[in-house]
Amino acid sequence: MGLFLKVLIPLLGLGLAVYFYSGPGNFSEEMLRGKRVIVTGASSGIGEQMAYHLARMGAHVLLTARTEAKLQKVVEKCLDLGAASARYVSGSMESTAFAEEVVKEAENIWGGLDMLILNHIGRSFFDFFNGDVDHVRKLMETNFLSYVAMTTSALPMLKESEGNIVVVSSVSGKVASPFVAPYSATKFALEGFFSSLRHEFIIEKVNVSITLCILGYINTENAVQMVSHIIKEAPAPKEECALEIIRSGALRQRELHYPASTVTPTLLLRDLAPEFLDGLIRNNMRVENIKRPPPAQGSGH
Ligand SMILES: NC(=O)C1=CN([C@@H]2O[C@H](COP(=O)(O)OP(=O)(O)OC[C@H]3O[C@@H](n4cnc5c(N)ncnc54)[C@H](OP(=O)(O)O)[C@@H]3O)[C@@H](O)[C@H]2O)C=CC1
Ligand SMILES: CC(C)CCC[C@@H](C)[C@H]1CC[C@H]2[C@@H]3C(=O)C=C4C[C@@H](O)CC[C@]4(C)[C@H]3CC[C@]12C
Repeated sequence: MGLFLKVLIPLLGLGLAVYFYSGPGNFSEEMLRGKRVIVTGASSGIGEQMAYHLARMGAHVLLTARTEAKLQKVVEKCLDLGAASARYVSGSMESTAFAEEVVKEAENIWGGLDMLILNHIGRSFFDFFNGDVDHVRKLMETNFLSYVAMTTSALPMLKESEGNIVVVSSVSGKVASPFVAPYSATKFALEGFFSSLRHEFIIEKVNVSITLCILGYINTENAVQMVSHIIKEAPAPKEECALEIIRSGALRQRELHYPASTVTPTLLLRDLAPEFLDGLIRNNMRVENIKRPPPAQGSGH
């Protein structure tokens, strides 16, 4: 098992990485100059890093998240880095009305849109599922429905510009792991919806690309804080991850696997040897570090 993880998986990954990275045409940062881009979940983590890359490339950025103070700082830094323009709208993606409002704002300020980067996620937990159905519904609204709502509102503008939709998903949207049941469900939903939409775009000759980004463990503050005591694997860097997402969107790739060396082999094993993969996933975790609630006292049963 150890040898498999350390040698075979990276080797297989390397070969497949070459295949997946050689998308149509070459990427140049010039491709983003003057482009009008919405980035959701841009106040921290990967979204914040994407905003900085886009700014450096000379794009117009419209950033969104809930925390206004953080967005203000990110916008300031984007202007320093050379963004063609940088603004924010703050609010919660729990409501599809807010999701639509963000797209309206892009229409008002730019009169069009080139790239829609859907990246935000609502707060969840890394633990046994506790039966909280309302949490699952809320997370579905934040992580999935708002993506659908923004795509729907932005589609007329994206058709006009022959632009890009970039959906940030996860290995957890392709393969299940323990302790992320609600989160995983929202990410699986994204794949179903956006892959169906991609077919329809082809049938109707709509020239808008859809890129699904399948990310492994990334070193954002929130992720590291939540899982570093449980996941044995080292996280990949958020800066490089953010650049790869922008690149894959601009190149109109169908999927991004990042880091490819672990994500691509994981996805291959999913269909070839699912039980073996499940074992590897559980082996990659220090399950004993999940805090179980103490058994209920004096309930009388
Ligand atoms: N980090 C990782 O290991 C992995 C991450 N991913 C994916 O990458 C993407 C980014 O993750 P990461 O950078 O780690 O996440 P972060 O937790 O760092 O950032 C999440 C962003 O979403 C915003 N947000 C949170 N709740 C809401 C809400 N209700 N409405 C609107 N915005 C909200 C946050 O800002 P605010 O709180 O101000 O609203 C923040 O800007 C996600 O789609 C995630 O699923 C995939 C695989 C692994
Ligand atoms: C065999 C391995 C290569 C594959 C297993 C990879 C697993 C363990 C990786 C793949 C995707 C990862 C999660 C993710 O997508 C996003 C988040 C949100 C963040 O706020 C908290 C951390 C969390 C739950 C990550 C936890 C670790 C996950 C499950």
